Amino acid sequence: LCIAETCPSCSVTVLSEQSSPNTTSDVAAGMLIPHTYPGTPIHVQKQWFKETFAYLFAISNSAEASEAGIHLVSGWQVFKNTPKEELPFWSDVVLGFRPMSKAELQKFPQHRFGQAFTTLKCDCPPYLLWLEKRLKATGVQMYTRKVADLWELHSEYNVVVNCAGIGARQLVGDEKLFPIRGQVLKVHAPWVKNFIRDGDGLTYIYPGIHRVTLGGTREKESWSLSPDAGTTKDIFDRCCALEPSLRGARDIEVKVGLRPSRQCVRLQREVLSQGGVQLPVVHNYGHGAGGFSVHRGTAKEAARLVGECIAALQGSSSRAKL
Ligand SMILES: Cc1cc2nc3c(=O)[nH]c(=O)nc-3n(C[C@H](O)[C@H](O)[C@H](O)COP(=O)(O)OP(=O)(O)OC[C@H]3O[C@@H](n4cnc5c(N)ncnc54)[C@H](O)[C@@H]3O)c2cc1C
Ligand SMILES: O=C(O)CCC(=O)C(=O)O
Repeated sequence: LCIAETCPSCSVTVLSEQSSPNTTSDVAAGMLIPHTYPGTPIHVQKQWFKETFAYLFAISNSAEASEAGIHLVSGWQVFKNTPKEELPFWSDVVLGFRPMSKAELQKFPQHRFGQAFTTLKCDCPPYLLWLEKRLKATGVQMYTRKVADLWELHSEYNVVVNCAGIGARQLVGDEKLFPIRGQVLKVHAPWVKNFIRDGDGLTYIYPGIHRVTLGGTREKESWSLSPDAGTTKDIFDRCCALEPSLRGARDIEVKVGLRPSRQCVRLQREVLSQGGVQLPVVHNYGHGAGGFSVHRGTAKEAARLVGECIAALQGSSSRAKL
């Protein structure tokens, strides 16, 4: 969508093996709480987060908000012990970030420190369906197709953008990309209005417009997409310890996704070359546990790189004509 918007003369086609509701993005809670990528400078990650926050904030403040599934949500991140870093790098991007008061902390007798703030949440699938609708309105073609090798695309397209998530491990043989399995529950508990996140990042309660997401797990190198019943009970008990009213939650749905994890997002241009033929590629995958938090910022950079590929192609065709 970002490419179609920034380069209206491009004709864009989306090829995907799976689409909503069968992608990792459909499993996510969709909260804007960044995860740190150790291999990317903090100021770059902060810029990605800021751009994403500003983009979604504008949607949340428009008539589109409910259809797009974007809303502001306030709540608390609580810690059993005071963290080393009391001010995360994103504290001045979210709204109203402040330490919790003693009175607020009384809600969490097991925790000694906490941060209160307001952030944004994307509800999925609605947000993905809204993006799809906008893609179609811009004239983008969408096809269901598994790509086995990027080279199969060279005769049909001038530039290929690789946003394959965990699928990039096989598609481009990236061994630095690995899954971190996450199991979550989506429940009906409309009385839960505030988010609660344990600072260890394992247990969280994220209310959406229709369902509340309860999490979670982080299982490195596990490729299993099957829900585990013992894990479901464990997640539910952990969440009830933070928010006892969840014992009354109904319609528990269990979801599993594989976070496409890497030291850093792979956001770069590459020119593939075979038998004198070149294929410009822009990679944009490896967003790990924070894909929603930085999606617009990384998409903008990917679109800029596509612009560079087009300029290079135009340069080489005019040189060829000379
Ligand atoms: C349990 C859980 C909770 C999460 N919660 C949050 C959260 O609250 N906030 C947050 O910021 N992030 C969260 N995340 C992380 C987030 O979900 C991911 O970072 C994000 O979804 C990755 O998006 P993606 O588009 O790269 O991958 P995907 O959503 O997996 O999309 C990849 C697409 O590429 C297609 N594809 C792959 N290989 C091929 C191929 N060879 N040929 C054709 N198509 C292919 C797939 O079919 C799919 O359509 C969570 C993740 C999990 C698992
Ligand atoms: O970490 C969080 O709190 C948001 C959820 C998430 O990003 C995850 O489970 O990967």
